Amino acid sequence: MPKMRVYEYAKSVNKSSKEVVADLKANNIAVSNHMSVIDDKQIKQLEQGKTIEKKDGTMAQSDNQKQSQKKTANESAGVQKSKPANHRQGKNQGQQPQQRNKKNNNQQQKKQHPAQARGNHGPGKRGKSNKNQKRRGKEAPKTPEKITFSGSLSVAELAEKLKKDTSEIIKKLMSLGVMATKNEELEKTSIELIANDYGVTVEEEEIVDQLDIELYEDPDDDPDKLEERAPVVTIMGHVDHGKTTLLDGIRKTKVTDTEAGGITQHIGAYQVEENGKKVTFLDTPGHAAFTTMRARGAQATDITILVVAADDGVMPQTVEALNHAKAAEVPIIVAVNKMDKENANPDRVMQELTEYQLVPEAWGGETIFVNVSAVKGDGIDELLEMILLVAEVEELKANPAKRAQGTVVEAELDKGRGPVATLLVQGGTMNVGDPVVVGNTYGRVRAMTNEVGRRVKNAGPSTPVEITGLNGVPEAGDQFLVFADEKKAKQIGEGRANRAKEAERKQTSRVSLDDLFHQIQEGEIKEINIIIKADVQGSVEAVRGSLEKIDVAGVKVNIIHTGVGAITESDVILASASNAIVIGFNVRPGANAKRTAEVEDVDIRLHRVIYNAIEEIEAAMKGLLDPEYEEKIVGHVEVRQLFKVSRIGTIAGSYVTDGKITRHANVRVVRDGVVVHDGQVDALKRFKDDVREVSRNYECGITLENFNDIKEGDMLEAYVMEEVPRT
Ligand SMILES: Nc1nc2c(ncn2[C@@H]2O[C@H](COP(=O)(O)OP(=O)(O)OP(=O)(O)O)[C@@H](O)[C@H]2O)c(=O)[nH]1
Repeated sequence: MPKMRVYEYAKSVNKSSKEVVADLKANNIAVSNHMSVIDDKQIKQLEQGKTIEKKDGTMAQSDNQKQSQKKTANESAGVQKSKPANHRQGKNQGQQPQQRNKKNNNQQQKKQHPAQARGNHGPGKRGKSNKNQKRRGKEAPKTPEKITFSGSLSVAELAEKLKKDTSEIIKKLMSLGVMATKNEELEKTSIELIANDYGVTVEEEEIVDQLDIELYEDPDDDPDKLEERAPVVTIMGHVDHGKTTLLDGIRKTKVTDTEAGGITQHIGAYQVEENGKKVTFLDTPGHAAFTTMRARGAQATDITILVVAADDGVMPQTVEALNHAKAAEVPIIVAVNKMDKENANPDRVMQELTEYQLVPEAWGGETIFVNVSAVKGDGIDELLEMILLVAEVEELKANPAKRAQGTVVEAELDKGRGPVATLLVQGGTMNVGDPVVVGNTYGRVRAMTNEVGRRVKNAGPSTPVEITGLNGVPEAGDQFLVFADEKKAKQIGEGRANRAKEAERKQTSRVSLDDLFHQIQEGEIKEINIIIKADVQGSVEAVRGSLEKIDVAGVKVNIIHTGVGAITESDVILASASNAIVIGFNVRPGANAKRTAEVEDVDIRLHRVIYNAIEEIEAAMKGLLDPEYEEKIVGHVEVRQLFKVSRIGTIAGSYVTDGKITRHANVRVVRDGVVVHDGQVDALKRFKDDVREVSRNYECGITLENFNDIKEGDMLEAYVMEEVPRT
């Protein structure tokens, strides 16, 4: 038998690559991942080993043993899992496999939806609630000590919370002069009256946080309920390298539902089928769109296809795109496009990408490269196969048997249909009629259609659907969650909308050099993400080299992207998503970048001297950045009469001509247009009383600190120093 790769062997024996890698390891055969090459001797060894294992072990195993074996297999498979995460090159380069594995496992957890990640701890929690249920079953309902509610409660809901009959509550309400049916909504005061009557305290929950809490506290993501789901893929690359053509090519050849009547319409995502397995494509070409979604908290993409034209090679936006994918810790598959062109040079593409740690398998690396021609359709099958291969190793799973949750891909206001949103279901199953909160909007799913405009009744994990029925237009990257009842969805949707308005008024806090020290001290950050743009590559390298050496209080500088040229909007969006600071060296931000930086509150620092750039970051990390102050004149005072008091000194009997003077103001003494003293107020009095301030057209007595030589006719200019945001 010739040599073959692990995944090829896995295919031939109808097993997953993961299982085979685990088996190989169990038989002491050194492999690192599904791409490793094994020879016939090793295969024989594996097959013999397995036979022995089957004979000796499996039949006699107890459930517990099986469980623990399964766990070990999973653990060792985890090592493999991190490998196509060789796609998570960048930071992990140069680490030992074990370290990398640990890191990737962490990343894996980070990547998961919080609810999914928590699924691992599920059994513990479930055990507890089962116990509670049993206990409840045995004992008579006991009046609780405390109940919580948000907004309002119906009479029946209140009765249930208090563990009383609804009729009892209705009677109680009647005795209080309130005539109510069981569905009547009760306001806070009535709820409190009734509850307090039973000695129960009432707490009103913050509605606004509930969506996030619900997402996080979802108890349904039991590992046993998780099922394989389709990978979600985003295509990125340089302008004109063929992203749109490739997406269209895949759509044309692979969209399954092409029956007559289904007009292929442009929705933001679609699904295709390859060898009976589905792949979901997000049609948001451009890394800015991808990162905008990520900036809004959405991690919708599982795999990135980096399109590079074989006749053009790696271009600036190719590098930007791969840095965006790396920052999001998403595996990358390189599609070398335009292979039909005469001057296509795939080797050059491979060579150039090696500089960015994307080393092709053919050269001993771990990045999958596929040659394609988007116009001819060549290589599309292989590309899809590779996507499925990476997906298999990533073990993408979700629980379809729960209320749906996911991300908005795009949304708009349609003249006829009202708000229309393309949603990517990431967990659970969405049904027509479901009450849903989408970002800051809510509603009931009125109609649901797939990528060819066909009506569907439900949509499971990784399925994109277009829905109508919302009360407003959400934004791409918004999260959505289905609720059990419409009332709750409405409450939460409204709460979120209010909170969003409130947040708009307040500024979001991002990393800025001004509060960096504070954030470091609070332990809020351990790494400072920085983007460097400079006029020439040499400066980029110089700034990068010096910054990477800074280590203050164990906080490291992490350069996430560099480039030559002006600071672009895409740089700012990446900074916003990664909470990074942008350093511009001899370059300025363009108008769009400037505007976006203001909206997104991204700190851009411009320098002309490398040393200053380094010093500023270092100073900020050490908390040595001097605050900037601006003088603000608050008023003018005329000295009209002097009173000499031996114990105190000279008191200036004065008159406030404009503005005001305050006890803590600084004062400039101006005599005949010349400043003769600049100092502080010592005491400020109205008659005998000390006062904090005196306004225009009032008289007052003033003494100055360390200055006695005051004269009648002097003009006092009162001013304060106000700290201003650094620019
Ligand atoms: N010969 C050849 N031309 C291609 C191929 N793929 C795309 N093109 C052409 O390259 C040009 C750009 O393709 P697009 O798909 O628009 O590229 P894009 O990356 O989506 O471009 P932007 O949306 O502007 O970023 C078009 O004229 C395509 O017809 C290919 O495989 N072979």
